[in-house]
Amino acid sequence: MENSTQRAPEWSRGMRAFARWTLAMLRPYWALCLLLACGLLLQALYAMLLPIWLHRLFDHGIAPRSAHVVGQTLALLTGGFVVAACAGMAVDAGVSTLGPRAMNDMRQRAFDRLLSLSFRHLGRYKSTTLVSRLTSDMQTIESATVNIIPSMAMKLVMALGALAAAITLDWHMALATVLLFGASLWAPRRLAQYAVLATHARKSTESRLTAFIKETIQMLPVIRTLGIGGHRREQHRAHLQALRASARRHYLLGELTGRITGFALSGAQMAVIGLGAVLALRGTVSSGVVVAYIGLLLELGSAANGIAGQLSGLIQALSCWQRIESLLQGPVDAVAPALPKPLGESISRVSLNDVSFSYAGDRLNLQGISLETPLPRRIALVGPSGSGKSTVLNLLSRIYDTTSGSIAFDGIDIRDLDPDSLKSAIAMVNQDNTLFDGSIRYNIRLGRLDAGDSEVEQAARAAEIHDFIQSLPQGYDTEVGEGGRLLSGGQRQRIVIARAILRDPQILMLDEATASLDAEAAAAIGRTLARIGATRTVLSVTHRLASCPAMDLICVFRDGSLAEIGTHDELLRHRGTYHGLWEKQSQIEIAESGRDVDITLQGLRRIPLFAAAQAADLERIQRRLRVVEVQAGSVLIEEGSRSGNFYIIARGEVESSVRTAAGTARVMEVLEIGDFFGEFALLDDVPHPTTCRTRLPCLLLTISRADLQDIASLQHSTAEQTAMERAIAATLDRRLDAKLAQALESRCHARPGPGGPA
Ligand SMILES: Nc1ncnc2c1ncn2[C@@H]1O[C@H](COP(=O)(O)OP(=O)(O)OP(=O)(O)O)[C@@H](O)[C@H]1O
Repeated sequence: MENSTQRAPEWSRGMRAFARWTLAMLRPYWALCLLLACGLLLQALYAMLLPIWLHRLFDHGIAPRSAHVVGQTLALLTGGFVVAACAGMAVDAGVSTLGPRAMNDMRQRAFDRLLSLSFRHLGRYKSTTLVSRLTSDMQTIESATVNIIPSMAMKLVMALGALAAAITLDWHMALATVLLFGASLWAPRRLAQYAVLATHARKSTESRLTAFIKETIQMLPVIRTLGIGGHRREQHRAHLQALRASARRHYLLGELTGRITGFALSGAQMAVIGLGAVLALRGTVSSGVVVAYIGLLLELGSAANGIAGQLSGLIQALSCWQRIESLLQGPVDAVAPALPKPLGESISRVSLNDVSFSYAGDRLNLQGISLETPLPRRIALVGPSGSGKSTVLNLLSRIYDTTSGSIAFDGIDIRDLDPDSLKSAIAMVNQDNTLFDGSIRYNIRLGRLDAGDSEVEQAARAAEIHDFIQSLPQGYDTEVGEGGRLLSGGQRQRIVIARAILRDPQILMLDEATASLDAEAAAAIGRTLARIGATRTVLSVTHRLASCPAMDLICVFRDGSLAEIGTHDELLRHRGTYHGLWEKQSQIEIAESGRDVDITLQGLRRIPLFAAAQAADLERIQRRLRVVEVQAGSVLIEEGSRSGNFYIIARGEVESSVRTAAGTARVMEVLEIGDFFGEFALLDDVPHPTTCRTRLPCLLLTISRADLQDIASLQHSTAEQTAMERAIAATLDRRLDAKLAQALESRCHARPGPGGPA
């Protein structure tokens, strides 16, 4: 209740703003609006004259039996009806021309704005919400502009006309009409407010259901792989229940409001007719006046009912408009400067001066990054997941602006640069190789819209995809399907690379460009990218350090800061984060084919579990390790399971998560190249504490529990098992929260080995 009363003034303020917006939207079409207003006025005039003519027909024509007056009045009635009908049709034609035109202006403005809105602002909305703002919300406003507003305006003018006629017929009855009709419309106003709130609630429930269905369609392969169809079905049922409840309330309150208003208006009509009858009996008014009044009351009743009935539609349009406005009024990132400076033909220097950045404004995702380097150079950005590498690329390409500090190319702040010249100097290839719906040619040409067909083909040749395209029956005109689903991941990525090559960028940004591909495609595309990058500045975000020794500069990020910077040799000498990562990864070698993987004995010894193993046993482990390739999203170990393999990551990422009390998964750690998991395979009767799921396509070295337990120095005598549990606990201590590791520690203490508990 409080809610609805608080909202009332908001509505009236909003309604005034909506009216101002509607007028502004109609301004370019003022001539058409003028014609519409004339049409409406003619209809209102007819509504006003009708009862007066009826009164004349009865009192001055039929009663005194004057054929002349009857004939004249009937002619007036017919003529008036024809004029009003023609005006009505003209209004309909005008509105159906004006509404869609004005709405298309609004749609275009909204779309233009969407293209430049800040990602930070857009990130607050779900994609389904954004789509519904620009489609179904627009549709609601269009239907209000085409149907509701003109019809309400007409009803209002006709009601005012009828009221004016009422006053000229008899002021007593006119006063009674105003009071009673006013009261009838005022009485159910609270109910109407609830009805409107129920409409809002229903819309929200509907948009949640739409988002859920869209997510289900997108995630269908994952849902089937995980076998969680039943779970999703239950969630869908819950959404439907919520929808049923909100729809019931919406219909009930809407119908009730209409019905109560209808009853009240009918009562008011009866009361005024009753008053007219009494006045006629007393001789105060003629029977002609009463007859005229009956027509007039029917007119007024239908107008008032119509206005009341359409009010909820208008308020719904208002709420849609407010939602669209709050989306479009958001900030714009990378605003073009007033006097943009062009970027030189060859950029010779880039500098980041104490750059900090926050996506959401609550915490800094990058802080105090300072760096200056001549170009062209090949620069690697490395560091753990979430350390800020991609964010640096986002800032350099001005997808976002820095929160503080500045970035400059050749000493010019990128905020002062011409955004177009900056964009054309940069091309980005990242993991996402989703294509636009259209032909292969169209997708490549998006790199430079004025490129000719031969340039498109040249770029495809450089991206090593030309032969494949030529082998297709439709060649470059082959449609790629929604998102490019008719092509493989590797083919899509090569098209994205061809698009980047077509730009001939001074700076090529590679953000884990091959991470989402299978091992073989990744290796082949990696070679193509190395060739393309050899002649220009390359900024490459990578988790695999194998390419780093060939780089001119390596920037190591940690927790949003630039932790180390230097060449491969310098960083190894420094023995810091990079050295640690290199130590972890350099023991694992992926063959050029991308499929075969080797790990050195030293690499195995690095794993705490095997630290104490004898050399011969390490060799046996090495021999028994198998290479497996796993797609993104595969569950390798389920929380609570008591079996499973031991894995070492050669490529890709694996997340380790635990189920929370609420049933959701909490990610404990992201495991990267050189990391390992599945240690619990070695322990008896200990359920695995986490679920391990691949985040990216992975290449893994794996050994089974049976194979591991078969190996002499890992065989579990009580003492050895205890030692192993300690080693595992030490690893877990690093990975999981203290609680879990403590539980394991207490197991070790409870089982005394020969040396007693440590
Ligand atoms: N669009 C976004 N909105 C909010 N936070 C974000 C967004 N993108 C990244 N972040 C956060 O910013 C931080 C840095 O992310 P960034 O993607 O730059 O890391 P990264 O080092 O490239 O990681 P990865 O190697 O996993 O790609 C992370 O904490 C991440 O959660």
